[in-house]
Amino acid sequence: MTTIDGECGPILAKGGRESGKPFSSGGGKGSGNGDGTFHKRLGPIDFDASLKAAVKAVRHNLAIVMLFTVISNILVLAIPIYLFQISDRVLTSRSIETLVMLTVIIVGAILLQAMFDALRRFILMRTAVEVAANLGAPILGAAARASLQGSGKEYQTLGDLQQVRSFLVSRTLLSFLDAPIAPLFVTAVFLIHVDLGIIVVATAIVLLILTQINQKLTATPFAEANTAQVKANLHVESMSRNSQIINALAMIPEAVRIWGRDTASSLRAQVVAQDRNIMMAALSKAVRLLTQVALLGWGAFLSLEGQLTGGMVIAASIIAGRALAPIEGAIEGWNQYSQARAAYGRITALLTSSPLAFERLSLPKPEGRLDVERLLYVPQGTKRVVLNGLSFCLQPGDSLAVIGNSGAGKTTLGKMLVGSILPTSGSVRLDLMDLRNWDQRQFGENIGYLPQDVQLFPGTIKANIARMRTDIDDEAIYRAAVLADVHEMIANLPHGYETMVAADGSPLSGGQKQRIALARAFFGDPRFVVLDEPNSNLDGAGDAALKRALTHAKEHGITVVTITQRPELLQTVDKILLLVNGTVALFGMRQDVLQALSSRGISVECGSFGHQLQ
Ligand SMILES: Nc1ncnc2c1ncn2[C@@H]1O[C@H](COP(=O)(O)OP(=O)(O)OP(=O)(O)O)[C@@H](O)[C@H]1O
Repeated sequence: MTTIDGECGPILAKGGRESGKPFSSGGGKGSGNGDGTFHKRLGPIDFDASLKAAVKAVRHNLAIVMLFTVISNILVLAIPIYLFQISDRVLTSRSIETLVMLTVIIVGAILLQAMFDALRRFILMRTAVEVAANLGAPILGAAARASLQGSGKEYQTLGDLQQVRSFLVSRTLLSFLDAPIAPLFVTAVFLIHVDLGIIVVATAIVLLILTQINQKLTATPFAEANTAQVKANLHVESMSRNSQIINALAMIPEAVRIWGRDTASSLRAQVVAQDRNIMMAALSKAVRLLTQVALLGWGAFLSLEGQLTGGMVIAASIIAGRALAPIEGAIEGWNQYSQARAAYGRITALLTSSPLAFERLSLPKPEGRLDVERLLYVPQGTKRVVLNGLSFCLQPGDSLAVIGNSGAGKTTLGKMLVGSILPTSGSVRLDLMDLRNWDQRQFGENIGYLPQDVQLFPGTIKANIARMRTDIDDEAIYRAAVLADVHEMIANLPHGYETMVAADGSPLSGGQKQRIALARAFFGDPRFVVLDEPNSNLDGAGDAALKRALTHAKEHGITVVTITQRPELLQTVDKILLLVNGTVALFGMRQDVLQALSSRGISVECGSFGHQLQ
């Protein structure tokens, strides 16, 4: 059985932990210098192995459960046999001894049956836990990667795991397990009398037909209910992310209405599906009760004819009930089964198609050469050309400012340079290797990115700078803070590096958040850094610190691309790229581009110049 380890993720599990240790002082190892653990290669994540381990655990445990199910079902036969013996033997022979003996046997059989029934439930519960332990972390890892190209829906696959888990401990699965034993009970009824056997078989066929009809009637509304529920859940997530703006702008009624609309359509579809489900379940129950009537009635007629005894009739009725119960259980639980099956399908699709699972060649630490070739970007599902045939190249240690009017495509280019969106065609290469072919972990550890919309993770400042890693030295964090020129600012906070940051970034100001995120971008001695409007929230002191940070980066030979609307930063860069409507209008050494701009009558001396670059 799997050991449930809360810290064991798909990434850490492969090797991060053996070298892992909490933040410690000194040591000198750490990020970036190639001798620390930071750039240790982790290799592809074997999602297939996790999936196989989970399936193997389920198969193995189900085999044991099946054995207990057979034993438990055979022991259930003790009751009809007891009845049969009492009415046909004890009542006729009037033997107390026989009655006592039969009762002792039946009590033993019932206790054993209860024990085996409990055992199979224990095993199923542990199987469900094992599946969750094996697949939870891989699913979250694969979902995080897949959400890059998707809509965030991929995270709902964790809900799918919950669904599979619930199915594994459900009555429906027990009914499915009981079903293969049903022929044994049917045979027993046939042995009592062929006519009664035929009644049971006919009922089983009717119940199976009802199952099929039930499946057809409920599949569509249940699927609709599920889709609407997923939308409602996504909306709640976005509400929790934007709770401040929702409150500040008094948008609660609107936000709740959108959620209510999706929830209502989910509930409406569920009502339709459940109505049909309940109707079919009632119908199948009626069929089963009518079967009992038919069995008892025809049995009574046969006993009047002298072909059966009363005990045999009652025993046949009980055994028939056992034979038909799994079919009825399957009808009632069919929806749960089909949802669990669909959920499992989504889990396998996510895990088997994850790019994290594919082996990539481990490359030497990059130097920071960047080649952008004929980049074209047309967002999926649109005809809008956001980037059109962009080409440029940077040498290691170069610093470039990307300028352009609002909507020119600067942020999109920045995201593409760090691989967070993929081009429609063309390529971005770091040290000659296309970003798509870099080992994702190795690439991420060698680059830095400060997004336009800065978000910090709930945790301490040092954990945020260290990108939530726990296996690095404090020195690496300090070096990143010094490189980004934020050490002094952090030192002035009441708890310094230990200051806890909430999900909304409090207690830090917008500028402080931006500066911590700058340190995060410089963590791990990256060779290539993209900063998207790094001074949008900074004051004079912050601006000066940012300039010093860019100078430090230059001294360390880091290739830096800075997206900016403000002229101050242009003084610190080697090259400038002017983006106009997704194409390169100017690219070259700073002085040349500035001259070209001033010859067009564009001044970049003071204030924001974006509006002049139309
Ligand atoms: N996924 C997308 N679907 C449709 N349009 C998109 C998508 N991504 C970007 N765009 C469009 O591409 C254009 C460029 O966007 P981008 O955010 O890159 O501009 P920007 O130059 O960074 O602007 P700003 O300076 O205002 O941040 C915008 O008009 C935007 O609407």
